[in-house]
Amino acid sequence: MIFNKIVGLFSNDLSIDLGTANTIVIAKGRGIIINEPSVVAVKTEKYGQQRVLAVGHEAKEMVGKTPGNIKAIRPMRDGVIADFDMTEKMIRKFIEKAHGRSSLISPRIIICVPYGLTQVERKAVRESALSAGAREVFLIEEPMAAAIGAGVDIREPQGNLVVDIGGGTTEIGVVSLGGLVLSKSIRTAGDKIDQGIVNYVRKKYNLLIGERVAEEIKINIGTAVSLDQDLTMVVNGRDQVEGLLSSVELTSEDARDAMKEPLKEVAEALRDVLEQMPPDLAGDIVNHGIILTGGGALIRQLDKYLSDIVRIPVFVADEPLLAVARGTGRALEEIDLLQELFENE
Ligand SMILES: Nc1ncnc2c1ncn2[C@@H]1O[C@H](COP(=O)(O)OP(=O)(O)OP(=O)(O)O)[C@@H](O)[C@H]1O
Repeated sequence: MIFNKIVGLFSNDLSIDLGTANTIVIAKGRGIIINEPSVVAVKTEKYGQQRVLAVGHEAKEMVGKTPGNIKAIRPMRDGVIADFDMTEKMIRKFIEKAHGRSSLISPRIIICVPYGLTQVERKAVRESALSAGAREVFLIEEPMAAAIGAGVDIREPQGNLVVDIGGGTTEIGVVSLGGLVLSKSIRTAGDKIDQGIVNYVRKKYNLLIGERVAEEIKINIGTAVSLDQDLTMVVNGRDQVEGLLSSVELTSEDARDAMKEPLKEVAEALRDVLEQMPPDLAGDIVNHGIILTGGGALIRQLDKYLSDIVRIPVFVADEPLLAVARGTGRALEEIDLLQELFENE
């Protein structure tokens, strides 16, 4: 213990929110030092080896625009590690970037992972961090980190329900007394919503658009409930019939229609969790309401949409995109106290 404290004074412990869309790294005492897309650009060399050219923003800029031998990869998709090797390389690059050669002793690292990861995937994440120079690695699950980040005192004997809508997964968790009492993870979140928009625009307007444009539509005019005044956006793509470049003007009603199915899936998952709620905690949830975190919480009127369905107040956390990262960072501040929360196999 004393040894750990002395070592802690000299090391530069890190927390990493390893999201399918964004990775956020916080250094103890320094706040957020990296907030970049979870994207890796690789080049295939002569003999088939793959060399990492860039990670994060620089790599995302390359998505869909790269020549044949350079690929921009999102190694984590739908909340799972779709490409082990690339995930490892990405974690390593981010750790190198964050840690540099600034400290004498290698860092302890807390990594926040989606709730649904398998043991094999957990091991892969842990090993990537160890091989990138971590001294010790702890994993914390997303619903727990989201709750801490949304300001919930997770050690209180009182239930809190958090819905974290990220890029790949929506994680619903009920936390009480430092533990996850109930949780559910579905692979419907931002990416599926974007895909829904791509499909809708193709079917209704015969226009082919990419995922990045779909994401812009979601962010600029997307809404879960009809708005009093429609928002509009002109979108460019390729006409499916004529093959020529073309554009259409979309309204927020188009976006709502396009996003309807995935949002319904989120509402159904929430309803499932409420149906399994232990009666002793139900009262707490009714009194405190449901907290939304993750980038998906920023969808217009999502709080109203969900609360109309489950008939419980729903609130959006402050800076929902950062809630999981901040929760992981806060756990890092109290790493010695909270060790029992982490898996450290
Ligand atoms: N203003 C906004 N309105 C709607 N969606 C948004 C907005 N800003 C970001 N998003 C969406 O939020 C998602 C990313 O959220 P977040 O960073 O919380 O996910 P993640 O932690 O990387 O993913 P996961 O939790 O699945 O691992 C993306 O799908 C992005 O398009």
